[in-house]
Amino acid sequence: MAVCTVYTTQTLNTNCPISTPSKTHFSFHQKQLVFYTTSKRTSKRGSNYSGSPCVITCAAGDSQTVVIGLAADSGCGKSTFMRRLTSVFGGRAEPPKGGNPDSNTLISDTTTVICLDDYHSLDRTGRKEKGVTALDPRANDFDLMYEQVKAIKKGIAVEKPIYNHVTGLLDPPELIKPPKILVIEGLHPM
Ligand SMILES: Nc1ncnc2c1ncn2[C@@H]1O[C@H](COP(=O)(O)OP(=O)(O)OP(=O)(O)O)[C@@H](O)[C@H]1O
Ligand SMILES: O=C(CO)[C@H](O)[C@H](O)COP(=O)(O)O
Repeated sequence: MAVCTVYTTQTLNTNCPISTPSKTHFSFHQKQLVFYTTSKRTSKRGSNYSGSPCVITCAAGDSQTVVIGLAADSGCGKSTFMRRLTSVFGGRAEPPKGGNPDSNTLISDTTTVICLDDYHSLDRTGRKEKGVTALDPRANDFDLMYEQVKAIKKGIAVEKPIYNHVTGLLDPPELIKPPKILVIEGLHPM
């Protein structure tokens, strides 16, 4: 799995002063996913800096899907952050058209965001009966999650299960086709 880590510009290049970007861009260049900014920068000494833009790259093989993992506890703002990020990547993120209205998946032009809650192996009642929380490995099918993310990365579509947050039940699966960028967000993406 290729995990795209966002470093500070200082971490990447100590000659590159920290800035508040006026615009953030995103493109595919050769085999890399590239984030870069085009703002004028102000150096620590206050003078304007207009050197090469700071570039953050994430490599993937030919036609492979770049996988970004976003880990955080429930209610931390993962979905909100991902909606913002997918809009930077291009296009509005929406649930799969004509699919389960309670799907947790968001699809935009380049990006598919899947919620790892969909890999709960126990529904709400099952967790209650067993006395485990959604964080517990016994409540999640990590093997299926691993196999499906690996398959998508290889360009193979998968039938991903759906955990329905409205009913607390495990719904029939939905088809996930390999996107350019796959974001896996949830409690245990790493
Ligand atoms: N940066 C923020 N500052 C303040 N509130 C925020 C911020 N980001 C998200 N929220 C609010 O926090 C709540 C939870 O956000 P969100 O649904 O994105 O979290 P989540 O991590 O995806 O949750 P869950 O794990 O339950 O799906 C929402 O009401 C949202 O509006
Ligand atoms: O969002 C969550 C974890 O990321 C939920 O806490 C988890 O999926 C349990 O679901 P529910 O609240 O429907 O019982």
